[in-house]
Amino acid sequence: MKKPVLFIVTKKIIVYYAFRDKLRQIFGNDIQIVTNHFPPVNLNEIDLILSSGSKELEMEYIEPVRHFKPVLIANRSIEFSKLEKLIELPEGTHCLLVSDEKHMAEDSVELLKRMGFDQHEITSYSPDMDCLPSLDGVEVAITHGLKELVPTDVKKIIDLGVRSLDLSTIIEISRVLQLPVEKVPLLTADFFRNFVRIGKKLAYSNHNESRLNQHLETVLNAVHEGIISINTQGVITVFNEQAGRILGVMSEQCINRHYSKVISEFNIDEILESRKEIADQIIQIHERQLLMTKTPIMLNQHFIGVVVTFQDVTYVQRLEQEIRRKKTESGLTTKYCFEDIISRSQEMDRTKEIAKKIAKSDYTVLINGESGTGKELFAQAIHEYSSRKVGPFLAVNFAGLTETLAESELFGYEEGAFTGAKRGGKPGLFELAQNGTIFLDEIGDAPLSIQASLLRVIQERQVMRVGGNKVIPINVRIIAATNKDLQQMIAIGDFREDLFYRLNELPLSIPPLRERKLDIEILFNYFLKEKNRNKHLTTGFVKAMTSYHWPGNVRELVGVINYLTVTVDGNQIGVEHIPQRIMKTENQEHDHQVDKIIKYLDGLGDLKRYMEILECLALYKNYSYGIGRGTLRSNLRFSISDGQLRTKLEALKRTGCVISGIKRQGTKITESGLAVLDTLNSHSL
Ligand SMILES: Nc1ncnc2c1ncn2[C@@H]1O[C@H](COP(=O)(O)OP(=O)(O)OP(=O)(O)O)[C@@H](O)[C@H]1O
Repeated sequence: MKKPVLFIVTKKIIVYYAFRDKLRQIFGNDIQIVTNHFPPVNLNEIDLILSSGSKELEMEYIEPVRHFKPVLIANRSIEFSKLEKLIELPEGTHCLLVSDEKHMAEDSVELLKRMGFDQHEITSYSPDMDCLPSLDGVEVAITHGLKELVPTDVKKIIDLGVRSLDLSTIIEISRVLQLPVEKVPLLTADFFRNFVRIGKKLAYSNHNESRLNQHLETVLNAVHEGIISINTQGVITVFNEQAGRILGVMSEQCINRHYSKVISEFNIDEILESRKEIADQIIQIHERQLLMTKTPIMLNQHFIGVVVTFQDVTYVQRLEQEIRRKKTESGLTTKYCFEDIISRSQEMDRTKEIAKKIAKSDYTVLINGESGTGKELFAQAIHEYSSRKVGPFLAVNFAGLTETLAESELFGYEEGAFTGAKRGGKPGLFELAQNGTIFLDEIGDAPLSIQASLLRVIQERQVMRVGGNKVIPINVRIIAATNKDLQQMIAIGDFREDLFYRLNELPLSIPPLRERKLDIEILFNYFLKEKNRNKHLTTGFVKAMTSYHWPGNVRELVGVINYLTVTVDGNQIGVEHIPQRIMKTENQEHDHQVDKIIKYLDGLGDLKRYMEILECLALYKNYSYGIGRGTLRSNLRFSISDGQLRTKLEALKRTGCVISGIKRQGTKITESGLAVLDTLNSHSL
């Protein structure tokens, strides 16, 4: 069987080695690893790209394949065992954090500050900075394996070692490449052991004890594992926030209490007696599975207590089942595929053909079409036809979604992010759609602030939960849909232009039912059959329904069928059965619509020119792919530049008088366009 191929892109080869070693430790030889450091790399063969996040390499390696191959930006962990060197520095030491890229240096400064090293003055430094910081007063350089970049003036260097991959990235790799995750806990165990080692050193060092404890507390609370320390009397001395979260208790209520009152299930007696480490035990507490390591603490050969580190691995263990369950139970699977899109018209055949091509790429799609034309149906069919079909499909509708609701729905939230936030937080739709597709329906209704967040997610391919500080890499295909004219919304400042271009990488336009009249009869027959009604449609009925303008498109048609199945007794459906509402509005509305278009075109000036363009297009109305602008220009009786013609065609497209395909297909007049032309002719301009 072919092994999945991972392409690791890093700027420095030592970072590649650090990533590779960690991955070998977890996945052994189940995975083939290639890198930019050892060319050639066959880009067609790779299954996933793992990037260290270097902006410099992005253009060269990531951009060309971004839309065809999934990309993960590595989240990097920090080596706890190396941190003690930092703690030993006197307060207020001026440090320089040296990295090979500006944003990486800034990231590392930020991380160290978050971990509580904020009593030092830490300045970021990288050779690619436009303006290098002054080295006055700098005493120490801190680096992650890049000593050679430290300016020679700085004599003392603390090398924290190359930052390797963190757990979330490793889990993500196993998900995308469908590798077994059972070895992941080993990594966690390693991490715990290092943590315990540094914890011990910090807690019992002879240095300024209160400062160290303060540090320890910050570090303890910054990790995602539960950590509990118990002294020889069985009294809990350390109980970090995460331990409280996992066990559902308040940390403050546990400290200074005997462990048997709080964590009797942990079986601490055993280790208090044996004084031997018990590593990687899986224990079940309530509904959760915990992976636990209990380590005796020895100081100068004296036994002084036990440190228990644990993590909720229910998530890791049930990952696969969980996704499958979610997919089937909460409607994350798609109901429709291309075969379910009923049509007979050339317009729809063309649209389906384009959509199938779209499905085979990974670009973002923007579906445009009137309400009820089947935009969601197409989105589902594209997902089903794509390589992501095994992944989830999630839909979110922005109509009527408030700003706060939209934010927490899309990005999720952490526990305590706001009043009423669910215990344990909640993953957002982007997280749940991992490796699948997210459908952003009625995107034109998204509030501007959400548009900004969406743009960020699309560009950075990562999300952060509301109230959280962890960046979650995402691999999700985005399909957006709208029935609004987004370009007009951009003009009045209601829609972000940059977001529009990001979404509109592959535009797909679904023609309204009135422009594919051939589909009307077949849709009637299809839905009647689906409802087990074997009824015959008279020619008169079909004719009337074909000339109706269907403002609500297929959804409206389904409504008419529901009405007919209830009201018609016999086997035949005729004109007399057509709902009054439709009979009455048909002619009036149609005229009204045509008048509206004419008024609009008149408002733009040059109505005569528009009429001539329509006349010319009408000559080619039977050409299935329409005609190109060049042909059109040479057939017009007035001279017009290509740019001006394009603007005029855009306006005609907005009114529904013409349609044009993507790529090289030309422009074609629609039924509405012909009706407008008819009316204009009868007004004999
Ligand atoms: N070609 C088709 N064949 C079969 N069913 C269709 C077709 N087009 C639309 N439908 C049905 O019509 C209804 C409306 O479709 P859908 O929800 O996909 O439209 P939409 O364009 O997303 O609407 P809105 O803009 O209001 O969200 C659904 O019940 C869908 O199954």
